[in-house]
Amino acid sequence: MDDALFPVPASPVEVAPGAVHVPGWLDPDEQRELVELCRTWTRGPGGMTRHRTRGGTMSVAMTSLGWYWRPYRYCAALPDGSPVPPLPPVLGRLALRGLAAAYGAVPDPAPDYDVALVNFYGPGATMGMHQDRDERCDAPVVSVSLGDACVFRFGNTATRTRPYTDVELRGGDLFVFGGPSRWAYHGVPRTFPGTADPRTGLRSGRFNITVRASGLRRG
Ligand SMILES: O=C(O)CCC(=O)C(=O)O
Ligand SMILES: [Fe+2]
Repeated sequence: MDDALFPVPASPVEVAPGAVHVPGWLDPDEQRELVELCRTWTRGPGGMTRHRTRGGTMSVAMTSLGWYWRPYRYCAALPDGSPVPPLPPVLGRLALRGLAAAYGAVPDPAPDYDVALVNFYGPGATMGMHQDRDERCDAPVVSVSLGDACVFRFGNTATRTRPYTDVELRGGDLFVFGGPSRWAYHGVPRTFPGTADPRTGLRSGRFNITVRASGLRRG
């Protein structure tokens, strides 16, 4: 069935306690706007970097917003020494909307989302199992996917191996992990090149935006 003619309302699926997948969260227009913003951000002062980590050079190219992430900490300055501009407000709003969609409500007080990592996956790019643990705050991580579909592997807080659940994330999907799942291992073992919806302006590749609360204070 053509889902452009019969839009399926997004309904949340709990993958693990506190980890919620909302398929089809953003419509193609919103996805296109975010794709354009991602392109602008990746051309910005922080650029796009394939960081060198303990596991080798990442196949994913990354831009950070709000704080500059490099393995394994957040920095208030870019590599050239200039201060990192604050998180674009559109991403703070997106994150709170994501919490409402995933959990049915925004906690009070709302988390102070101040950092986002924008990842680009070209053909063959993957991300190994890891925890998002450079934050000093247990606010949920809000993840939005654009472009090609992928396998998102969502595991447990104790090991980078089983038990885990493989979820297919497509462009426009939301995934939020907080509460008991906030420190769970997760990764992207593969993407499906050529599956992006051309209406979103991304013909190949996958962007993923994760919005986080660093729990850090600026200078
Ligand atoms: O690309 C994804 O869906 C996950 C990205 C991720 O885990 C991260 O940026 O820490
Ligand atoms: Fe992560």
